[in-house]
Amino acid sequence: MSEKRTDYLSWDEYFMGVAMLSGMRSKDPNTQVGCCIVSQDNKILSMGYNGFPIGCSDDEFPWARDGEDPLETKYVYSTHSELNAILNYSGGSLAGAKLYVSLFPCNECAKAIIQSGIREVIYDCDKYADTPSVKASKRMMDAAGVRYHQYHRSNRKIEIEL
Ligand SMILES: Nc1nc(=O)n([C@H]2C[C@H](O)[C@@H](COP(=O)(O)O)O2)cc1CO
Ligand SMILES: [Zn+2]
Repeated sequence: MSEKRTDYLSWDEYFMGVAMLSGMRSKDPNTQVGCCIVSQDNKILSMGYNGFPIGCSDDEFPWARDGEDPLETKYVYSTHSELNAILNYSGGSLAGAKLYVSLFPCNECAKAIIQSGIREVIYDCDKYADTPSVKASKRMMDAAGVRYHQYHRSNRKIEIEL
């Protein structure tokens, strides 16, 4: 008799995998971030990646990280993956949801996460942990009771032929 597969994706692999796949849509040459918001009963509610707002052309707005003129850097224009995922949701309330993201949320996204009622953040990379932005983010999420923990990598490699 044929048994059920045992090597299927875990929920965490599935949702972080979807977040990372979403990040592959990003045009940012330096950091691509992807996000997947999931209900308490493991249904995907929304996804997002970092990029410029609708109407702000990827070919006309700047992707530079630094420069004399802040208006010629990406930072004043890019919408983070987490905010995009929150704003992309059109189904009503995100109260009680979980958010998977490939990079720890900044302070501005933490505000949106808290205010939208998301209760748990599962992140992969935390490369900006030493910045005021991420420290403020953790302080706010701690105060608001939003739990956060790092994704445990399974190191499984997935190859998809498209
Ligand atoms: N949590 C995050 N989600 C994001 O979508 N981003 C975006 C903003 C920029 O487009 C890019 C960071 O660029 P860089 O400073 O590593 O070259 O990633 C950044 C963070 C970091 O807090
Ligand atoms: Zn952010």
